[in-house]
Amino acid sequence: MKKMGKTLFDKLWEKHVVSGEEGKPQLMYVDLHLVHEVTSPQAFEGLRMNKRTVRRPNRTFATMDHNVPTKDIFNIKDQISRKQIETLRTNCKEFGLRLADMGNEDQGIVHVIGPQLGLTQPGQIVVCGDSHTATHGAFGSIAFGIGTSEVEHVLATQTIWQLKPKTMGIHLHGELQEGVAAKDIIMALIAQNGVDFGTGYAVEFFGETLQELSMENRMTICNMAIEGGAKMGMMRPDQTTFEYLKGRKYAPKNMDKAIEYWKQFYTDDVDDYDTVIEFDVSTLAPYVSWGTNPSMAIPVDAKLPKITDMNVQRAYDYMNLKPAINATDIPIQWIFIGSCTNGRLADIQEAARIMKGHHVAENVTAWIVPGSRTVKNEAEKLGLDQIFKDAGCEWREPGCSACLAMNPDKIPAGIHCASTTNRNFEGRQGKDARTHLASPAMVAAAGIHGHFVDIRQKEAI
Ligand SMILES: CC(C)[C@H](C(=O)O)[C@@H](O)C(=O)O
Ligand code: SF4
Repeated sequence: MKKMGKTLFDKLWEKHVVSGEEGKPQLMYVDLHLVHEVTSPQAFEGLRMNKRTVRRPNRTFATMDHNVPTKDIFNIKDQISRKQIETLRTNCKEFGLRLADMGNEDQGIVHVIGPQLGLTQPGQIVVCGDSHTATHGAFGSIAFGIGTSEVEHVLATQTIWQLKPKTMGIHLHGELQEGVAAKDIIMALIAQNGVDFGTGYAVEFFGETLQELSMENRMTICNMAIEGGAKMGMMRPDQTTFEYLKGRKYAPKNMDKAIEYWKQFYTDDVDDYDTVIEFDVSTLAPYVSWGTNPSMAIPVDAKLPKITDMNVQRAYDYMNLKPAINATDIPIQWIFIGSCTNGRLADIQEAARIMKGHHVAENVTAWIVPGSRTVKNEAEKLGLDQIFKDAGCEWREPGCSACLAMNPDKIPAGIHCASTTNRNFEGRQGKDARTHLASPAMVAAAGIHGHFVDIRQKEAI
């Protein structure tokens, strides 16, 4: 079919081109630059060396997340971690940038606080030196991760060079069964299409299913677009988006005017995408990962797959698992609930709903790590911390925590950890730790039982 109209992505792109022609890298204006301590030190150093300033301090917002200890937050023992945190603090002061420092009410995982503060808005280009920047695309923006030299470029110029990618539409249709979450949609998509189906594409999720999903759920899906190879995942902004943003700290004061502007951002026709994937969510079961990349995942009522190549063999060796066992027989000794994939209030509430009145299995250690201080405070106001503590879980301070082992929160070697995060690579959660990705409710239920259960069956919980 011939393209008659424009996609959401095309419209967003057009609005941001500063110079250059299609087919070659174009200079794009950046509306929001989020900064964290890991990928920014050399960028600031570069500015200093070249005697440059930050071009738009009011379009830049920094926070600390990866290195933050989630127990004793002001006591960072690791030298490198402490240095990164202190360096960001000094840099923000020197260059006049807003910083949500440790202990500050706005501090948290960069992809949790951007939306929470209303910094992330429809119609923007959002960048950050972090691959999961795709999360912000849930608001109808082009959002993608950049490298440290690009961080320096954006700080200095508020622009970035980009080659326009092709567009892929993912049509989500059907209704989710009870017990099946947004996390399962994206895990299933990756399991069925591989870790690189989105490579070279700007992916837009669209369709009836999305209209029913909350912003939190939408963010979970866009967050993991990168695990399917797409640098960016996005969704059309709608009433749910506008309602979410109303009243947030940095949301526009004149919402009516803003909404009028935002409403122009949608795809005209399905034929306008370069390629389309149809995806029926109504038959999906909850998914769990068994291997060492996010595509090595299966429905919870399935058996682990055959060994088809060396990668599969290697994954089995690392995970100490075998083909043909039931997914529900994977032993779980640790659970982790948190991260920019599933560390928002709605995720914590979902886990608490399952955990309420239960206790984690005797051999299970459980860490609950809110994605931001605000999430933590709000959860405590609802008494969720007490539900977790009564269930034998640790209720910790906000940060990236055991999503990746860059702080004291590490999963011990050999331990199987059910985790609400997005990556299950070798060593991701600690040396020789074994990660199993799943939704918040599935992880909570696995903690109670010491193995995965199919939460669609009421008696399973
Ligand atoms: C440390 C950072 C650069 C990294 C990323 O880019 O995603 C991290 O957040 C991750 O999740 O692996
Ligand atoms: S929570 Fe995990 S995935 Fe998200 S930014 Fe932190 S380390 Fe990366």
